[in-house]
Amino acid sequence: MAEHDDDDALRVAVLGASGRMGSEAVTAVQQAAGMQLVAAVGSGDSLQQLIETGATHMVDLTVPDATEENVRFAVEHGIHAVVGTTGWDSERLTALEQKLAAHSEVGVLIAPNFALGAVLASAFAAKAAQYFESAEVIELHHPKKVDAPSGTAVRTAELMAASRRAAGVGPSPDATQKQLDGARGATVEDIHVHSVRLRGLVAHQEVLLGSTGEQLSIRHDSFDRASFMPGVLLGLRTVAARPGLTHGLDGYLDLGL
Ligand SMILES: NC(=O)C1=CN([C@@H]2O[C@H](COP(=O)(O)OP(=O)(O)OC[C@H]3O[C@@H](n4cnc5c(N)ncnc54)[C@H](O)[C@@H]3O)[C@@H](O)[C@H]2O)C=CC1
Ligand SMILES: O=C(O)C1=N[C@H](C(=O)O)C[C@H](O)C1
Repeated sequence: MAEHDDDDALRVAVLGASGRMGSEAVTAVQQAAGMQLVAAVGSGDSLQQLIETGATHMVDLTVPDATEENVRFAVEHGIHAVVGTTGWDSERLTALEQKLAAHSEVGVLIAPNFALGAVLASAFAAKAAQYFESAEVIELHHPKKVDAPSGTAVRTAELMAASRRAAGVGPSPDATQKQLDGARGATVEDIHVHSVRLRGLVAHQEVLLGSTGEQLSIRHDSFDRASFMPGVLLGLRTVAARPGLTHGLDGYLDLGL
């Protein structure tokens, strides 16, 4: 699997290696300086491969049903984990933190989005949300996506809600009394989140903020999965130096917001 041996290189296993993101990550790791791809793990493959190949790091780009078990395995075997898979709700995050407490040398990054622009857009939206009466999120993705809303939209809405709560801002005004089920989208802590699935799209999000007489839109577009790879590599290069759980790639960036 490894094209060359380098004693100091990170030994990386990619889980979900045949998927849309996993296959990009395989190539990115193979081309990255200071990294060796030691395992490309697909559905049905044994996680023992990680042990047998001496993986020091893993990237999880699988499915929400598999990711928790994959990360638990990594942590128990001292393997640092960079996780892009969705489905990490607060219950799963709490259980992971408890698991990590017994493996204090291991780092795990749960990153709802690896694209720098998306991370910035979420941070800007969180900052801005406290200054507007109304706040809603629209996420737009390719039609093969299995979860809705996107992990990024959930995280963005959570950050916006926290910022509004801290500033004492109430729920967005809304006089709706009668609606078709779903017409106002899902709600994440009082923030309405709308999901579009459209052939031709990759991953897009628009945060709408409104007050009387004005609107601020904060939009990010990933037109290609290549946009996620610098974040995956940054995660791999940083995770061992950040033991414990980091939620969001912004935890590895100095955004100063
Ligand atoms: N954090 C980020 O920046 C991004 C995250 N994602 C998320 O990454 C995940 C994967 O997305 P895609 O690549 O589009 O999906 P995909 O469906 O193309 O790929 C998932 C792959 O995982 C495999 N798989 C399922 N269970 C497995 C297991 N137990 N072990 C190993 N492989 C397993 C599947 O066979 C499939 O090949 C999704 O949760 C998606 O939301 C996607 C894009 C960016
Ligand atoms: O499934 C995808 O494609 C994506 N998933 C992540 C999410 O749910 O937020 C990240 C990005 O939006 C692409």
